[in-house]
Amino acid sequence: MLPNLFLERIKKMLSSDEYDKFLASYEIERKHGLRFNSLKADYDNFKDKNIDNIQLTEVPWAKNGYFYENEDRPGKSPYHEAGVYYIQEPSAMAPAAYLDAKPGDYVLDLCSAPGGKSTQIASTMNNTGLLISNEINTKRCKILSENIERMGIANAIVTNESPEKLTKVFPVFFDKIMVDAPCSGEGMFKKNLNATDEWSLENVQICSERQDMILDCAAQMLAPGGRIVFSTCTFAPEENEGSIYRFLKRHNDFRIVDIDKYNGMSHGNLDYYKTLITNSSIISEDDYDFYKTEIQKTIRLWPHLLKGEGHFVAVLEQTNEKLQSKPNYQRNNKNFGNKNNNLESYYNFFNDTICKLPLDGKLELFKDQLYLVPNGVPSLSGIKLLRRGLHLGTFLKNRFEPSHALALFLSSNLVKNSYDIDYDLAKKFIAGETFPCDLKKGWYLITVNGYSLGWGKVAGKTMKNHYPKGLRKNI
Ligand SMILES: C[S@@+](CC[C@H](N)C(=O)[O-])C[C@H]1O[C@@H](n2cnc3c(N)ncnc32)[C@H](O)[C@@H]1O
Repeated sequence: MLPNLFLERIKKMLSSDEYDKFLASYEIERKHGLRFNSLKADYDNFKDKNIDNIQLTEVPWAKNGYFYENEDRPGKSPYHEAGVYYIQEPSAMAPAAYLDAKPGDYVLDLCSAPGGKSTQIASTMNNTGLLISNEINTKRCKILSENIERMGIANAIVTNESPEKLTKVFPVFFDKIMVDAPCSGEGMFKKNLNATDEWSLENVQICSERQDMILDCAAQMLAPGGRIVFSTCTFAPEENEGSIYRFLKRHNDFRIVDIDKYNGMSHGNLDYYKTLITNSSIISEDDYDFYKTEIQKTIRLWPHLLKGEGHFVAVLEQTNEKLQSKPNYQRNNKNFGNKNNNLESYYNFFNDTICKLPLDGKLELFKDQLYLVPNGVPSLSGIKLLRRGLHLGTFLKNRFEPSHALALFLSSNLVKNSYDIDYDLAKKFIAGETFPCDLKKGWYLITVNGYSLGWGKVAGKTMKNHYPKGLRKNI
């Protein structure tokens, strides 16, 4: 049951005809989507390997985004475990598309678990530049880190911090910042009816205040001329047009970018906020006149107007020219972590197994774990880190054990030995099975129809399974 107060508020925002269509959208099955991970695959490359015959149609607003049908189960496929695609609600694909991250950019995803936006951002950076994917909630941060690994992302550092703490480390630093803010989640009601139990007007208010704080932190970390994309999956104007209105009032060195809208998208509306805020004095007539047209540059994705569950997106651009000439503005190239020590067993593994690693970065050892850390990272001492770039592997007693993350980053053209298995054998591999094979001993990159899936090691006449025990499952 949708909360009455929620429905009353929507009624005040929409015409009666639109309100009826909005209500009717709850009677229709929710829309499902997946996004190909362009670090590994795209539709053209996938279509001949579509063993489960998933029905795919393009999502207009997101490159590599596709709708799939309700009866399809792309999450239960070896391709999912190989990071060929990420399952993502279609309207949630819009914000990162508008962030428009480019190779070489420095990007922060401030509220990033479970990783839909981060993995989308990374896919356009081509493993160059730097992506900091941050999540405040430790449990969710672990899921984020696993998704970064699954998608074969090498240029991401995963942090588990509050936005305030990050501002101390990254002042005036990022070209682009994604703020996919914690919100009252009204767009999730269809997916998860329990979310309606947590909904209240007080929570809308709490979320909007938290968004003010998070946006202020983002502003402090943005480099001159940089871009912030703010998004929510709620309809509450206090958390959408309201958050942007209040932000612009506090930061007159920002403007809203007038972005192209796709068919079915509508513009944000300051009237929604003006109508629903309890204290009408919050917006003066002068402010209303000034900001009304500006706020129309934001975007609303309504579930009754397009194939998606609902989102809000605003693209903000920093316009402070004085900041541009700030003399001490720089990105520090200093290393963090311990100095490298004996890497011999890593180099032995590398020479035996890998042809090339087409990545920039520095080898850094943290206890017995070896990472390739992207360049340009300032000192991160005191910051909680779950992933420090590409995890290469672990030093054991007399040998180096390559990581699952390295396997998922690599492809068969980058390694000396790979072993391609079919879809059914891949399911068994993911469940932890070994299989017979008559090959020379050593590490093999296991691929499923060409997509890297994990490590196998030949010993005797068996391909030993090095798929991580914690990820093994029956699919
Ligand atoms: C909408 S979700 C992010 C979804 C994610 N961007 C994606 O695409 O998969 C918002 C996230 O913000 C986190 N969060 C909650 N409170 C926060 C705070 N005070 N500062 C930053 N993030 C917070 C939540 O734990 C949640 O994971």
